Amino acid sequence: CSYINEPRLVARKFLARPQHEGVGAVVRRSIGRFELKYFDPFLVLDEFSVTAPAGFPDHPHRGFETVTYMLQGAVTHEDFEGHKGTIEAGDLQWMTAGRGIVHSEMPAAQGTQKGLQLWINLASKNKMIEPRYQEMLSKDIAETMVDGIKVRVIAGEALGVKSAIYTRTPTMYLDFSLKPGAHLQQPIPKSWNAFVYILEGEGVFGNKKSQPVTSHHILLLGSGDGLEAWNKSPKVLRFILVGGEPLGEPVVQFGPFVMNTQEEIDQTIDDFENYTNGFEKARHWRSESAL
Ligand SMILES: Nc1ccc(F)c(C(=O)c2c[nH]c3ncc(Cl)cc23)c1F
Ligand SMILES: [Fe+3]
Repeated sequence: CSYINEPRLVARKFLARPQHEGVGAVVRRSIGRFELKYFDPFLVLDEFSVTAPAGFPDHPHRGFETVTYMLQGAVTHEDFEGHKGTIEAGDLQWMTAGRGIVHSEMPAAQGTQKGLQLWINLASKNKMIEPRYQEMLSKDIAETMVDGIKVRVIAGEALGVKSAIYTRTPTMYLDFSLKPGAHLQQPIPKSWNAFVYILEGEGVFGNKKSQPVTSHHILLLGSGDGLEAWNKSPKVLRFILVGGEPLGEPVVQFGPFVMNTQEEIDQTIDDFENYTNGFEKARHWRSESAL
């Protein structure tokens, strides 16, 4: 008997199409596009593809978190505090920008670097906290295999395995690979918003009679206490299941600044231009990658 009492059905489906971002980089933006500006608490989901010398040179963030999960190649990030690191395929960087970060994110290998970047909003009480990083190497990410289902637990818990990542905005972020014929039942807290983003292959989600969905599609899930998914194809199905507790607060966004009121955005722009309230070190810092 299934322990999902009220399976979530697919409420909306979008194909994420390539668009330009950064300097010469390409992203397939699903959350954050015109038709899906905000899916509380998520602001952006980018499936990025970048080949040197293109990249994401020096830019700021305030008021939210960025979660970068590498799928292929490597990206070096360096920030105005002197933090520098490289994440390779399978590695994760969970960056809490809080009151302010200025950093660059550039290709660190030959060829095309691919990955996902998710932007998670912070509650107003957390928007001005000190920045912090949680970085995990691929080998340290909790992973297990059950009945033809492999899961890498980026955040939250699945198939009896828990992530070590602390999620200030309560979030689950699960990377599933289903072998042909596998059937997944994954609980999701009823009050959370949740979506699926397909990376490889094709899968059936929600209603087992519905049409298979292919890569680069995002599926917004309706209400319920969990997700059911089936791989009825002869190839591996890989997708991420992401869920988060809605914040229910106003969102005022100006590019990489996300606050709750226009006044706070005006103040943020002033802070960034005058190097105050957390942007002090932006005055003299330039990344090594700055051309
Ligand atoms: N112009 C602009 C403005 C603000 C940004 F945050 C960015 C930016 O850095 C990214 C936006 N999508 C991303 N996907 C992956 C990676 Cl590694 C970086 C980004 C950017 F490019
Ligand atoms: Fe960034």
